[in-house]
Amino acid sequence: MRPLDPRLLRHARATRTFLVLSVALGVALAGLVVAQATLLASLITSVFLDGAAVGPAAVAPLAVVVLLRAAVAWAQQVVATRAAAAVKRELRARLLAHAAALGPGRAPTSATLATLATRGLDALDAYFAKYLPQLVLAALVPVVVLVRLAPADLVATATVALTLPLIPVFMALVGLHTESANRRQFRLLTRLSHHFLDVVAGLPTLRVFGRAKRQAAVIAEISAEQRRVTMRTLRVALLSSLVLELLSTLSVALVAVGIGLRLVDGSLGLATALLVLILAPEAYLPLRQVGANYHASAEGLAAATDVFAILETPLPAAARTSADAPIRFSDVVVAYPGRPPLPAFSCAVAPGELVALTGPSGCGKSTVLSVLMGFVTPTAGTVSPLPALRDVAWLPQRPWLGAGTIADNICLGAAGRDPAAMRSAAAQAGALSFIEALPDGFDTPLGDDGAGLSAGQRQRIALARVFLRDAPLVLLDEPTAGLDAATEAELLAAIRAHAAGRTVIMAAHRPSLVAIADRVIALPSVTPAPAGVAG
Ligand SMILES: Nc1ncnc2c1ncn2[C@@H]1O[C@H](COP(=O)(O)OP(=O)(O)OP(=O)(O)O)[C@@H](O)[C@H]1O
Repeated sequence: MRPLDPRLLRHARATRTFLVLSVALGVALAGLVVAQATLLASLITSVFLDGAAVGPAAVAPLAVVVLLRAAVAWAQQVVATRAAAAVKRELRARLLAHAAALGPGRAPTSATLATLATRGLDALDAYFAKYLPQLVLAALVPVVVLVRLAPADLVATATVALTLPLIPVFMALVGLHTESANRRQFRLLTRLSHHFLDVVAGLPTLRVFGRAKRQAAVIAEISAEQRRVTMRTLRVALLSSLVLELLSTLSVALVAVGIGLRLVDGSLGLATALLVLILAPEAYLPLRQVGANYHASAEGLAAATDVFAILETPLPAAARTSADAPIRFSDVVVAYPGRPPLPAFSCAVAPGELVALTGPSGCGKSTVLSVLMGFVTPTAGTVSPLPALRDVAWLPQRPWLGAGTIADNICLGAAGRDPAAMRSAAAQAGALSFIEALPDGFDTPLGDDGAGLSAGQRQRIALARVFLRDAPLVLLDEPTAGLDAATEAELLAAIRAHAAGRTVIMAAHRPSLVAIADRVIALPSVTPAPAGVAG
């Protein structure tokens, strides 16, 4: 793990301002450290050797420096905390925008995104508030201290200069070990979140089939593993702090012994000896702090590294729609990971056509629609032109409804909210009568994924959403699934009417749905892999 990942500067601009401010405050702090030591050494010397009185005039400069040092340290904390908040805000916004632009198939799963955007990025607080300011000080303070010590005492300067590099060397050795431990800890946390979300979503099914207790045991196992890895990481953190403390204490002791011996034989003055004794620990302090705070910040950096990997995943090629050009699939082959490739597919859909894609279950009808929306990238062949998503209205096989009102869900893809247009779209989709029968009508709140409606009602709301969105390309995946014959007949007429002046591509099983199409495109069926041949 690099102490400062350059990608942080690239993806979170707030880091740059923070670093500039940190360096300015660090320079001020280093100057104040040296001033404080110099003033303190000369005050003690004048009191002990010259018998000077400790009056307000003698102590005032020292008091001012101490107060200034406290003010700079406070400013550092404020700047760091604000920077952490700004960087997290920036990275979260970019992460979510990029994941949305990547679309399904390319973006990470929702559990990974949720863990990264919340707990993962929150761990950057420690990195900004504790680690980075100390890193800046670690680069500045030792240099300033050595420059001040050199003219006063060369032997002590040489001792400090020779022992200082040992701390970063040990830190690097410890860091090599910590990085993998932290990545493992974060991976386990993500797995735990994945599993937990899955289990909560499937709890009714798991309970009915008597597997709920087993899942609780699996979650307990993963949690225990995560606890073990966390404890291991903490052990390394505590041990490495001990090593660094020991190293710097021994180094300061080495300087102190040299000073003591030379004080005794009279080759060193008290003022110089005091200056060296006060300044030497200050040279080691920021390096020790960097080491101590490294572990607290490593989790945030591990999460940030994952965020950068997502941000650097290239977006699919910019799509364009030309409403008057046919959409051509030329020898398109899709191979899902771990599955045999689907048979090559070629066809052309003319503008204004209503086309039904048919074929046995699993032959790739939904996949053709996903390829068209850029959610799935073919391993061979081309689709041209790939439509821009703003020109597409889509009814997936399992329509998604969000937590919100029925009106929110119908108007999801519409440019504005026109109550008359919404009612008419609901009427076209055969949804108006059941919506109006609800006490709150269009303002009825729905739970997650449309909870509170039957499957057929959900289907009709999703269809109303498609009708309301005035898109030139309409993709429908089994639009009449789950509906009774009378409702289906109404919807077929509505789809036919909506298709006027639009290109409509439907994945269709039911003969009644196939019957309304201008043209039927039968997909090649998948031939089973010969026995013994892995997919
Ligand atoms: N995300 C995925 N990962 C792996 N395999 C997938 C994925 N999505 C689809 N498949 C596989 O690709 C094949 C085609 O799936 P697809 O959903 O396109 O078929 P379909 O013709 O729409 O089926 P149905 O009529 O049952 O809806 C199936 O064998 C399926 O298992």
